[in-house]
This record gives sequence, C-alpha cells and structure tokens, in this order.
Amino acid sequence: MLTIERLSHSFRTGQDETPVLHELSFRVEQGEMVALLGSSGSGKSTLLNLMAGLMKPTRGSILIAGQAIDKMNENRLAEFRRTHIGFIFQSYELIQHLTVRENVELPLVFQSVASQERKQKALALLHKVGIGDKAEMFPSQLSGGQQQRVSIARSLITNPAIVFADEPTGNLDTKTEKEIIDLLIDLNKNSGITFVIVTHEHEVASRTERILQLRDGYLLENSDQAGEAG
Ligand SMILES: Nc1ncnc2c1ncn2[C@@H]1O[C@H](COP(=O)(O)OP(=O)(O)OP(=O)(O)O)[C@@H](O)[C@H]1O
Repeated sequence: MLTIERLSHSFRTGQDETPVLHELSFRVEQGEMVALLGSSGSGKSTLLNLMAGLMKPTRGSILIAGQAIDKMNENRLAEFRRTHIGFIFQSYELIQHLTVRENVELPLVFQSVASQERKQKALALLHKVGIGDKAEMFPSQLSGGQQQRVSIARSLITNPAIVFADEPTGNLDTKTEKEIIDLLIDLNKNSGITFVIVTHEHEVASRTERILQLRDGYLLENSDQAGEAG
C-alpha cells in the first residue's frame, strides 16, 4: 500500500543544508494500522508532508497503491491526493459555516458527484462514526471529539487507499482520546482502512499494530506489537 525506499530529506537555507530524514525504508501493508512515533523535531511532520505529496523528497521514493508520487507533476499529484489519500488533522480543519454533513460531502463536491449521492454517502459515514444525529448541526455546536468524528468521516468519503492522521487526538482529553482511537481501530478492523497515525504519545502508538519510531530523522524501530494486536 505504502512503500518508502531510502527516503532522505534536507532543508536548504541559503548555503546551509539541514538533513532532517536519513535513508528511511519501510512498508505499510493494505489494512494495517501503524503509528509513526517521535518526539518534537524528530521529523514526523516532514515525513508526513512527503508521504502526502506536499513536498518532494531530496532522495528516495514514495509509492502509494503502486504509484510513485515523488515522480508525479503537480496536477497529477493534486488529483491523486484528492482520490487516494485521506487526511485527519489535530485541529479538525472543518469549515465553520457549513453543516457537519456538508463538511463531510466536500471532497465529493470537488469530484462533481451528484448532490443526492453525496448526501447519502455522508449520512452513512456519519452514522458509522457515531454522530448520525448531528448531520444538520454546525461544527461549533459539537464537542472536540465529535468534531474529530466529522473529520474522520470526511477523510473516508472518497474511499481513500490510505488515511494519514496527524496527531488526531492532540486537542482531546484522555477519555475522548481513547474513544477516537477506539473508533479508528474499529474502522481499521471492520472496514479494512489503512491508517498511518502520527503521534508523539506512546499511549496512542501502543494501541496500533505496529510502531515506526523516528529519532533525529532515523527510523529506530519497526516493531510488531503482536501481544497488543491480539
Ligand atoms: N522548512 C524548514 N526549513 C528548515 N528546517 C526545517 C523546516 N521544516 C522543518 N525543519 C527542521 O526539521 C526538523 C524536523 O522537523 P519536523 O517538523 O519534521 O519535526 P516533528 O517531529 O514533526 O516535530 P513536532 O512534533 O514538533 O511537529 C527540525 O529540526 C526542524 O527544525
């Protein structure tokens, strides 16, 4: 599903080059749920931006669903992102003047899907993430955990090959964090959705099947959590 091969990245500022990621190689299989764990400055955001096609790597390659995204031109990449990749953000990134349902439908508006079909899909997903009754409310009327559920529903509406979640519970209290991770695990187990969850929290990472640990731009661990996953 996701194959990273000898991926390196450096930022250039003037004459200086700052290496941030060093020859990372790993795979995430279809239906896996993987945590990308690392402390602040370890390179998580850089790696996420590269995997999401928002930046080009200095060296190495990134394949998603068999396609080398580092080789695509801007238009192709934008289209690929819209149709193959889902995103969940720490701060939800919902549009405040649209209803919950309209927020979830939005990625399909860009794909010119007919309104009735959009509505149907959005409502089905809102039910799936446990907030079917909130469809006609506005984001500001929802709790943080509920807003994150909206953002999860929105990330899934295009049937993406893979979903990247960037600190998805970073703004939530411990109880709500657990509920959101439970939901992601449920979606992974029951719907086979592939997730990569970026986090600096061991508690979050420990609930996934596998942890990829970054330290100072190096991949430390590529460990199965067989006991945890059961
Ligand atoms: N545009 C940039 N130009 C130069 N250096 C950068 C740039 N972006 C990031 N860096 C450096 O790359 C390193 C990794 O940063 P990155 O944001 O990827 O880490 P992170 O693990 O996501 O941290 P955090 O959890 O705090 O967001 C840091 O040392 C940072 O200063």
